[in-house]
Amino acid sequence: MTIASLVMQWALILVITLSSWLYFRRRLVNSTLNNLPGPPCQSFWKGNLDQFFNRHASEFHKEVTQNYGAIVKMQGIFGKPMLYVYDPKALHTIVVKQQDIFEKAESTVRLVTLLFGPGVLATLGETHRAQRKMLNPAFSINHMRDMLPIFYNIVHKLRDAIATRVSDGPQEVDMLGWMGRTALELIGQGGLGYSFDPLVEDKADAYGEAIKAIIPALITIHVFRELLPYIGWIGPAWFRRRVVEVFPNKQVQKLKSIVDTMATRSVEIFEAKKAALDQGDEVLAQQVGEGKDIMSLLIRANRASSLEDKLPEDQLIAQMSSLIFAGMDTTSNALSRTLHILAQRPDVQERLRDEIIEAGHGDNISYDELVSLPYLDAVCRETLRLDPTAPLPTRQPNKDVVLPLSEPIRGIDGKMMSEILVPKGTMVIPGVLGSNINKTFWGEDALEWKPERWLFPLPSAVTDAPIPGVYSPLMTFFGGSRSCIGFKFSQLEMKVVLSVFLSNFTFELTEKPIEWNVATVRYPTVGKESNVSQMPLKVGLLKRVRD
Ligand code: HEM
Repeated sequence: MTIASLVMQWALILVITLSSWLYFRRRLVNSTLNNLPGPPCQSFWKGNLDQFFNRHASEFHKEVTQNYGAIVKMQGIFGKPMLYVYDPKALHTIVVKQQDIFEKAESTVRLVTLLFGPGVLATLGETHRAQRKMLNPAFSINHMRDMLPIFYNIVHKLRDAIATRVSDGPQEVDMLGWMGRTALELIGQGGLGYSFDPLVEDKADAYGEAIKAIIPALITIHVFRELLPYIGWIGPAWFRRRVVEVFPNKQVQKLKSIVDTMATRSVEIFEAKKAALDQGDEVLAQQVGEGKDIMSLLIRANRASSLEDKLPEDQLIAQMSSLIFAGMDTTSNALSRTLHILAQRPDVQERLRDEIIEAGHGDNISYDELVSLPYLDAVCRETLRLDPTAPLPTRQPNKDVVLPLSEPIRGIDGKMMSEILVPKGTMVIPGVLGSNINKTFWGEDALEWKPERWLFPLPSAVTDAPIPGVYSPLMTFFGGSRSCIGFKFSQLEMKVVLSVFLSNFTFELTEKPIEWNVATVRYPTVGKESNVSQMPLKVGLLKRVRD
């Protein structure tokens, strides 16, 4: 036996002994959590992690949300307890009341800071509050109204691009690809006052491509990714940079180049924007976004604010990549899911088309009318209820904390519990899907896609429950001070795209099976095994408009 294999054997024995000790210690110390019901785990090492954070986990998520009550215990690495919570009072505590305790995990914050800088996705506490205060007015209804013409302009280009491709008869079109390009252009023009993609020819923009490449790049460096957040602890910035520069791994170098591109391009766009603002309204009106984009508003608001409210420039610049990253895949996948359902349900597609055409052929329907079309709103809400696009937010209490429950629950030992002590560092998953499909509130048909439910008053059990979602009563856009800042922006995008599309095109399924995968942002593939995110639909020109 060589020395190397001897060392390996001893290392293995050490790891097994240590992990067994950790496992049994956790089982004894966290007795309250261990008394909670939950699914059995598949692996001694990884607990339920692979079952839950797996792209094919849809069925497991249903099991977790339906079979164990509103607070479910699962296990993470080496038996570390992990909670899935959709009891409304407990959710309210996590998301609103004690949100300073239930923060994002430190490792997540470090990783997001490395990628985008100190923007709204990465900061905590007072810095985060100050950024939200400055950003909120740019996402107000009044500002959404101003942005509507920009949205129509982009979506009409999209309509023309697709119309050219299907002019000779219905064709298979990858609608996810087009929704991705459109969402990037909408957040580009509406958010940054910058055009990534004129939607005319297939021309890639380096900044847009860099942001699209982040998730695939992070997946390929799975192991190093765990180390990335800790790079921040090693020595001064120049040293850390040098370590990354000489790191002998192609994928790490790719991520470095992505981060560099985002950093360089966001600074260039920011400087150009400041220069245009300095030259006054006339110059600004000639720019993409006409000076009405979110970044122009933010720079103006920052200049006008008092010294103590002013944000440093690096924080303003960091908002740019943060907003594009947060706003692009989410809306494009939500729109794709809606189109997929409409292709499965021609009856709903027809009824929705009638409502839209009656309101004005999807060509520049006014803001007030568009946002209040009842069936369009019902279709969007029902899709986002049953298929929340970002179903996996996680939190980690930064100290031991008591989680009160709306209803007492029975522990495994038969005793009733009306609150749970959650130890510092426990991974807590606020149950976005669990809350949206809770049969106690929504009724026995909670798992069915029924847009009609939104055309009547919702059950009082739903409206009376303290569900803390900003898109009430749904948790899809989260809640509290870390709720999705872009939810009105995203709703407007969805409604503009759907109104223009349904008054111009028909959508049908193809022979290819579409599978929806679980991820930070859910995405479709053709079949279960494919790694390529796409969603082919058969798209045709709508005859009754064209004839
Ligand atoms: C269907 C579309 C969308 C869905 C389902 C969605 C969902 C969410 C969720 C669940 C969170 C909370 C995540 C967490 O804290 O762990 C969030 C945060 C956020 N979203 Fe969205 N989002 C969507 C579209 C957008 C758009 C279009 C934008 C930008 C224009 C945007 C910007 C943000 C930002 C900046 C945050 C971080 C807020 C903070 O931490 O203060 N989102 N979103």
